[in-house]
Amino acid sequence: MKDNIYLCGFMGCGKSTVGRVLAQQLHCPFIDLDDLIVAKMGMRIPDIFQQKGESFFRNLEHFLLQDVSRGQRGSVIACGGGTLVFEANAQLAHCYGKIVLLNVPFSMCYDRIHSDPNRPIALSSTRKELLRLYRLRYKRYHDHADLVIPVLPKDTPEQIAERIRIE
Ligand SMILES: Nc1ncnc2c1ncn2[C@@H]1O[C@H](COP(=O)(O)OP(=O)(O)O)[C@@H](O)[C@H]1O
Ligand SMILES: O=C(O)C1=C[C@@H](OP(=O)(O)O)[C@@H](O)[C@H](O)C1
Ligand SMILES: [Mg+2]
Repeated sequence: MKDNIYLCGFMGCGKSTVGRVLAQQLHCPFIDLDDLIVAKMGMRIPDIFQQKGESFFRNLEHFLLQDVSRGQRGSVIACGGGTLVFEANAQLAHCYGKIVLLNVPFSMCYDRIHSDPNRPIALSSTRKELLRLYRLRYKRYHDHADLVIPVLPKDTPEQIAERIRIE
């Protein structure tokens, strides 16, 4: 596998979980962009948002996506939920691989994220605000995705990863 696989979708859709399993199945490296950000800063994501601001986070996210895309071939990369909303990031991902969208209903994402202290955007938003963000973002994700994988509540990470592999 020469190209990278960039997993995309709303917070809580399973990018990090499915990405890890997919990389195991493919015997290839797995990179979680959020983990890279945390390692680079030595800070948790909520602290980066609070102390440095979201635009600082977005700049670092872009820089690290660029760095990892240029340095890695044939890897599975779990993006953050905001990464592929930005045109420059989507262009980078297209240049170095394929974008795979996990199409997960809002209620499933919401149930997983609404009380998670590690997701500052989810924590500071109401359900209605998150639904609005979900709708806006899925339009962008769909514009950029090379492959869309519909996910149902009963689907295990292994089954989702398997489906990505055979597509
Ligand atoms: N297919 C799945 N079935 C059950 N739970 C899942 C599945 N995918 C993810 N999860 C759970 O949902 C939560 C969010 O998943 P995560 O991979 O962190 O999403 P993302 O990286 O897209 O924000 C985690 O607690 C994870 O264990
Ligand atoms: O949707 C977003 O803007 C974000 C999603 C998070 O990643 P997950 O989608 O893995 O939760 C993380 O990058 C940060 O909290 C911002
Ligand atoms: Mg994640």
